Amino acid sequence: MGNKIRMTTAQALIKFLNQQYIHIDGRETPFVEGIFTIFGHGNVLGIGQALEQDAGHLKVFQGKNEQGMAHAAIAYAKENLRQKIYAVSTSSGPGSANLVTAAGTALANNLPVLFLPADTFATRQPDPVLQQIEQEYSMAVTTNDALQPVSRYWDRVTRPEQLMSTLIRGFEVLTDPVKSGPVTICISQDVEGEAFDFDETFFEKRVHYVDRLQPSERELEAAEHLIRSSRKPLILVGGGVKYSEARDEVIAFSKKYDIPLVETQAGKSAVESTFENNLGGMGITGTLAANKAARLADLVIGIGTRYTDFATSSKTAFDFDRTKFLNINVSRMQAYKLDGLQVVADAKSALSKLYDRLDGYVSEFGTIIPELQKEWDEERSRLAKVEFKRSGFVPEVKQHFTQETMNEYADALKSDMAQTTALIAVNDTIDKDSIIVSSAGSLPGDLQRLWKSEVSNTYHLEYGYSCMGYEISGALGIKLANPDREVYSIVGDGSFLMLHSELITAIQYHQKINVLLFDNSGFGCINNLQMDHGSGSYYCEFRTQDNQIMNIDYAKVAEAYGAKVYRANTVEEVKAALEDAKKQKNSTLIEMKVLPKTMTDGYDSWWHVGVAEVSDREGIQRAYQRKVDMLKKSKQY
Ligand SMILES: Cc1ncc(C[n+]2csc(CCOP(=O)(O)OP(=O)(O)O)c2C)c(N)n1
Ligand SMILES: O=C1C[C@@H](O)[C@H](O)[C@@H](O)C1=O
Ligand SMILES: [Mg+2]
Repeated sequence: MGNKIRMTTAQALIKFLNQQYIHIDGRETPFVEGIFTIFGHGNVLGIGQALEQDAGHLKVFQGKNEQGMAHAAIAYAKENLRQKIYAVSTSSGPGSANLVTAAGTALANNLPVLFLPADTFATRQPDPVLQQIEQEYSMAVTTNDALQPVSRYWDRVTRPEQLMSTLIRGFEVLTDPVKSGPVTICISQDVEGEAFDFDETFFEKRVHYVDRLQPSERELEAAEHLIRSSRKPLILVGGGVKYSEARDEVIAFSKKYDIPLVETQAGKSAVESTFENNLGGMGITGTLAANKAARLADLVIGIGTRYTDFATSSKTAFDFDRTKFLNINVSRMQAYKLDGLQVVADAKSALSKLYDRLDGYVSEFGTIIPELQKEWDEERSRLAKVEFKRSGFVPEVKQHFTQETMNEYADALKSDMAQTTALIAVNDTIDKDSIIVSSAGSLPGDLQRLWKSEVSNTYHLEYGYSCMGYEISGALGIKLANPDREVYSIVGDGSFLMLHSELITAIQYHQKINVLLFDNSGFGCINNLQMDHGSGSYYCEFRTQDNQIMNIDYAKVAEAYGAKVYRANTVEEVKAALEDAKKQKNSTLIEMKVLPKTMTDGYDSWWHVGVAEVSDREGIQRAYQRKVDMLKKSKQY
């Protein structure tokens, strides 16, 4: 059976990674760009040795935290529209456990990433090896089993020859738009170094063809009929529009039939905010324009969306008695949602085929579209110039903090700046083709409502898992994917504290990122959530034991790492800092102290969260009653 090459499992793995290509729309490109590593005893002598010997074209980066480097890899794949990935190699035990959160992020967002956590010894000779958990009920269980529920494909390699079939399975999953997600291949640390005579054919160039899934005639006919019988259809742009590269088709379709569009967090910026029919973000953190349009709609054309609670305001955003759904999605599972008509197909292909079929049709939205836009533009302009006052100040999030508490924050943080005003100043100042990234806290809401993306694909939100700590690690992955653009990480103080280690990796490898830190000294959005539902302010503000508001010098922290830093507490200072930061070659951090409760709020949406059914507090009782009332108006499934 042909020629054999004798090499270790890890050497074979690295050689194989170098030979994977993806073929989409006639373009053929290498699929694996590189590998992030943190070496420990589980991988340094196996994968580490193989990389040192011959990494091939793979770029190698040393991460600082496994979750952080994995998030960088995930963001890289998202930027590359799932057509290029990084692998992530960790040691066993705690190194691999640190991947669990990131695997959840990749899974919830359908993003491909190859995880290579080391595993305990296949021979079991040294057991318990350092960091082995040693479960009483089974020797076969290791930390890596915790990755099973958060992986799209998971396997354990305990013999060198298993590598061949597992890698072929893994790459089939990684390159499939329907199954796309984290692939976890755990290799026993002794097996990484074991040699085997691999068939030469295993290392031949392998091309993974991704053909666009075409809609059937039946689906097209049904979709045409549904749209023709609708008076006010609305397009909901999901992340699938980006991955399908369907921007032009969405714009053409919307224009021709005068159908307004609204966006999910994942879909935002697939079509520029300046497009004439774009009403912006939809749902819990949506614009008033989008949420009003959703109530008027009698048909929602959901393209590449998972219909998460944030997009549908926990299934209360629409009049479900009247509104129908047409779901265009490569995933059958997603297409089934909200009892929609299923068009299981690639968005670009489906829209271009529908384009000609509706000749003569036009929606009845007409002048409602510019009217809604005008109303929202005025609201945005108001939010751009919020001025704090020492008395009689009414913040966006109302009736939580007294004026006295607001003044206490202004004194402690030495700032009068409102979050919305600072954020819009950033939007107005940075280059239009820069890429912004965010994921958790109150900023995603402000961004979905207020951020104007004037260049396509410049808004990168991880809101499938909304994982604190993705903001800075993600920025590194985005920079690797876009070396010629400025990248801005838009991050709260809570997320910064949770995970910012890859800022150091960015500095180390001269991958310039700009961290825009909005410090309101607390877990602001969760504080809003608890107080909105009748609770007090409980363990969400950053106060010392003697109740003093903490004012942490984050700029000093970043300066110590080697970043160029700025402290900006007025709009003028923010703009000046951003202008100077553009000139820097090194990573930067702009620390902005912003007042709590000055983020956006409301706009005709509702979020279904668990509220205590029994409590002595009137506010909690009211919140519970509101939940009961809202659930009566919601769709049950
Ligand atoms: C890893 C992780 N843990 C917990 C949460 C829950 N959570 C969401 S936002 C948030 C607080 C965010 O604080 P900060 O970054 O300061 O943003 P702010 O809301 O103050 O703007 C928390 C704890 C989360 N999303 N991710
Ligand atoms: O619980 C949460 C509330 C959201 O407002 C926030 O953006 C998100 O990060 C979260 O986890
Ligand atoms: Mg905060």
